[in-house]
Amino acid sequence: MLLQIHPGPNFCRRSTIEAFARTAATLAQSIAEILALHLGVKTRFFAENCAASSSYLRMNRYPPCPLSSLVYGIVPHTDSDFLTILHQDQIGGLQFKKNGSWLSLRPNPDALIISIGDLFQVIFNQMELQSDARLAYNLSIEHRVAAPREVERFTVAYFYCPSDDAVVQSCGKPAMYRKFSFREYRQQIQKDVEATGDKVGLSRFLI
Ligand SMILES: O=C(O)CCC(=O)C(=O)O
Ligand SMILES: [Fe+2]
Repeated sequence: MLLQIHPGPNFCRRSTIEAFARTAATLAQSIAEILALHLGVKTRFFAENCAASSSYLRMNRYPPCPLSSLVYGIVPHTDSDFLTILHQDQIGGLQFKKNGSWLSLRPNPDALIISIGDLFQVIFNQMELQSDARLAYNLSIEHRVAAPREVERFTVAYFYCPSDDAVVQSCGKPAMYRKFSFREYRQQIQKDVEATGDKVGLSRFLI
């Protein structure tokens, strides 16, 4: 059902958006629980802390831009959530940073893009830290969107987030990040964006 929804002007019907959000919520919780199982984190953490009302959906519209080589559709960033589920049309433009280079993701009509956000990186860090600290820091992968040149592009992103009071902490010791509430994380981002124009993000919480 999820993949029969086509992002674009016709997506904007309330019942369609709600159906997408419900399906994405169920999928996000299942994926989070599977990842948590591998880390020894209590799987019920997600059911208890990520109510449907704390996650959100964003519909992105990228109009064609004659100066596409000079501007971004979305500037480089990481997502400030546990997981992002992205449904995109066939135009393309999403790029991920890998080993310092930007790689384009070829659209696939049969696939959703699921990426790990900042909060899962905090939970994960301990396990990854033991084998490769640099990899641990990069789990929440930096991405950006190239502006389309000729054809409008639409995407729908579901951001799987906890409630403001939920406390996020690394599993295992020593923790790489100090524990923080999601409210604290969002407020720090807002402060940093206002002061510097940049999110800064997890490095603020490194121990
Ligand atoms: O539209 C896309 O391809 C990505 C959107 C995105 O990264 C975001 O909304 O955070
Ligand atoms: Fe993003």
